[in-house]
Amino acid sequence: MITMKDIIREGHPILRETAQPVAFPLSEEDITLGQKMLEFLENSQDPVKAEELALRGGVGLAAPQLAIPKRIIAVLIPSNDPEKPEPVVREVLYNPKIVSHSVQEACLGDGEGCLSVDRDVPGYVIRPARITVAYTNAAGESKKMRFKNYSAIVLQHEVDHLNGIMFYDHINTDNPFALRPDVLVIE
Ligand SMILES: Cc1nc(NNC(=O)[C@H](CC2CCCC2)CN(O)CO)c(F)c(N2CCN3CCOC[C@@H]3C2)n1
Ligand code: NI
Repeated sequence: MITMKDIIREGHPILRETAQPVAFPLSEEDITLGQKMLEFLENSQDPVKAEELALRGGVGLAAPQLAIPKRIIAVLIPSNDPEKPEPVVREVLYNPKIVSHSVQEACLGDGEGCLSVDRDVPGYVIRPARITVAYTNAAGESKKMRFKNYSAIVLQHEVDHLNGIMFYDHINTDNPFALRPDVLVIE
């Protein structure tokens, strides 16, 4: 299974590469990889397993973070409604592409972090608040899914990894917490 030792850290060249699209039909290898990426996220969100395996919590993971320059991401966004325990998003996306986005922007109030970055980089990472992503799922079906707010931020962080972009590339170096009035701050 995937653990922190499999995740490359900033400075590794693959994190700055553009990842390659995967071919269809998906190979067993690419299907298995997607499943293992989701399993990592599930383990990382399980307090007992995360402790046992010394995993940092994660809601998303991109194949380049495993030194695999392929356009594959996994996202596991837990529900925050105890009435509905089902995850908001639990998906492996092959060749994801942001096909449209809102003018309105948003950012996480706590800023962003990254499993490939072993340091805090303070500042707002301002991104479109709503996006539409076209992708292929593990069954080989073409999908189009809309994301907003927290989920949209997570998806964009992961798609950035496929294009060699790190979250801190977006932070305003002059004033990391500069905010235009219409930017939605997500707590
Ligand atoms: C926001 C958050 N980021 C966590 N980590 N960073 C990541 O996921 C990186 C990707 C995220 C960083 C900002 C946007 C995308 C990984 N990245 O580098 C992949 O490219 C968390 F772990 C986390 N949560 C909230 C939900 N909680 C449920 C219970 O388990 C703990 C978990 C903690 N929220
Ligand atoms: Ni990351």
